Amino acid sequence: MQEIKTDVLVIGAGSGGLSVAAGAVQMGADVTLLEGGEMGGDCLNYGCVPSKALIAAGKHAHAMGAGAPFGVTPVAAEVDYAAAKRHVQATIATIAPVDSQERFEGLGVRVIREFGRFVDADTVEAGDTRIKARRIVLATGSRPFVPPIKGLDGVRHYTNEDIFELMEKPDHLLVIGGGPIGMEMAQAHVRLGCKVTVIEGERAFGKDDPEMAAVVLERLRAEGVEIVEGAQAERVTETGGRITVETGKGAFTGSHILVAVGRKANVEKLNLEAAGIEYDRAVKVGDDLRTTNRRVYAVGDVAGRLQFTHVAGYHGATVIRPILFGLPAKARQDHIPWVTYTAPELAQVGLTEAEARDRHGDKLEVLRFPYHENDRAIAERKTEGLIKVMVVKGKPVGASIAGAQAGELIGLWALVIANGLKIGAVANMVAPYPTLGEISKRAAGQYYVPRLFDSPLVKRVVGLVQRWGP
Ligand SMILES: Cc1cc2nc3c(=O)[nH]c(=O)nc-3n(C[C@H](O)[C@H](O)[C@H](O)COP(=O)(O)OP(=O)(O)OC[C@H]3O[C@@H](n4cnc5c(N)ncnc54)[C@H](O)[C@@H]3O)c2cc1C
Ligand SMILES: NC(=O)c1ccc[n+]([C@@H]2O[C@H](COP(=O)([O-])OP(=O)(O)OC[C@H]3O[C@@H](n4cnc5c(N)ncnc54)[C@H](O)[C@@H]3O)[C@@H](O)[C@H]2O)c1
Repeated sequence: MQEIKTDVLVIGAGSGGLSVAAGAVQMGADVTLLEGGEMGGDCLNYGCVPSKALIAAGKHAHAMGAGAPFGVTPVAAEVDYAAAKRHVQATIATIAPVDSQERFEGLGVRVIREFGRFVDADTVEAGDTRIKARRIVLATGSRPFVPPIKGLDGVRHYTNEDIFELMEKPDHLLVIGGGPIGMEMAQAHVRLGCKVTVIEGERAFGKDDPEMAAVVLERLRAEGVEIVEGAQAERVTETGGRITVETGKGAFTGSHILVAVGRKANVEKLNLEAAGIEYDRAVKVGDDLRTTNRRVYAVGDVAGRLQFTHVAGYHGATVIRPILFGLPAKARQDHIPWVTYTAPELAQVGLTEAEARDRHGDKLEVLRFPYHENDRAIAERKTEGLIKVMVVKGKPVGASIAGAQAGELIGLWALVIANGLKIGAVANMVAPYPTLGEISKRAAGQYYVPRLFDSPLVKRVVGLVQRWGP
């Protein structure tokens, strides 16, 4: 067994681990990185990147049939599903060098392609190497949770780990779970010419504001996605190549099944007990992302907070401070945006309206502006949707957007909330015309409508100035 000592040992080369490794090595630490699977982790190989690439293929197919209002004769797209999947693989291959072993070795990181396992509080074994580290970062991510639904084990089912490798076009895709994975995949597949049924046990887009979710659900249904809510999948059977999912709301039959009902943290291989690291459904951490072993931090999906690539990256940047400089650092949650990349998109940062109402009661003001009053949206016929901004004492505490480019538009509100800016900062901004971005300024402007246009005091002052002013 080879023995090495290192300053920082990072376990897992996904979005979180790579951020820590790249930052730490470039600031002078000796860094060792373990990866038992693919460099780049979930996001690159089985998550964000392939899903967005497949969504892009679906968008092209959809556009071919949607030109009539613009005077462009619609045509039924002929979809080569396998070619769409080759586009997915090509996208991964194009981005992969950024996350590759070669790039990280080039930066000076020692990369070991093995799974890591604790032997004591500061020692980890990976293959035939034993690594003693001053600080350790767990960045082992998560994998699909496959629930114990009766019969599911015996039926070929897909998850995000293998759906992107499926080359034969599903005739009828049954999706269990109406969260972001299920809904993004549902729309991509219906646009690529598959029948799609989403079976959701509670409410689709359950983590988002229901009013905003309704905008997207209406469009998905209009495009042909069958969405059954309040239908917990209870039993799965297969006869003659047809798969049936039984629920309290009836049985649904299709050709393929995708399970997208949430995630399970990757902790099993780590032997966390040997290092005194407590976990339940994820590794237990405080806001400083430290585990119950003070030498060890956890970042990204395995830390059990919001599970997004940008969160894993933010966690990575957060732990660099204490690890390299001994400075305190805390990870916030209140300024983290998230986006579901359906069409239209669904985006959120900070509190939803219901959360803000719970927390701030009557102090809450909700500013709204609809897409159908935005000139660019009208020109592009993308008028469905709205923005809502939750404001308390002049400060935005949350923003929700359902509509075209919501994911791009939410960035402004992420900046505002992260920096505690007032609503006036957005109202004072001059937005270029005609852009969808004007909806943010118009929503901010709503804050001043009652204060300026409905105020007897303002009217009186204006009257006096007009009468007596020079
Ligand atoms: C279908 C899908 C679409 C998504 N789309 C988006 C999106 O659009 N935007 C977004 O922000 N997020 C998206 N996500 C979420 C995003 O992929 C994750 O939040 C992100 O990948 C988490 O990064 P991570 O570094 O925590 O873990 P991961 O990326 O999962 O990386 C963990 C790595 O650790 C390795 N590992 C595990 N155990 C060990 C061990 N013991 N030793 C060594 N290595 C180990 C694994 O092999 C893996 O490579 C999506 C997820 C899915 C499934
Ligand atoms: N665009 C993005 O940023 C993006 C995209 C995909 C995934 N992700 C990340 O991955 C995470 C996991 O996504 P997800 O969609 O798998 O999980 P999720 O937890 O968000 O949604 C799963 C859904 O499945 C339902 N469900 C659970 N058991 C069921 C059953 N037996 N029958 C029917 N429905 C059932 C739940 O009610 C829930 O609505 C997300 O929370 C997010 O953090 C992000």
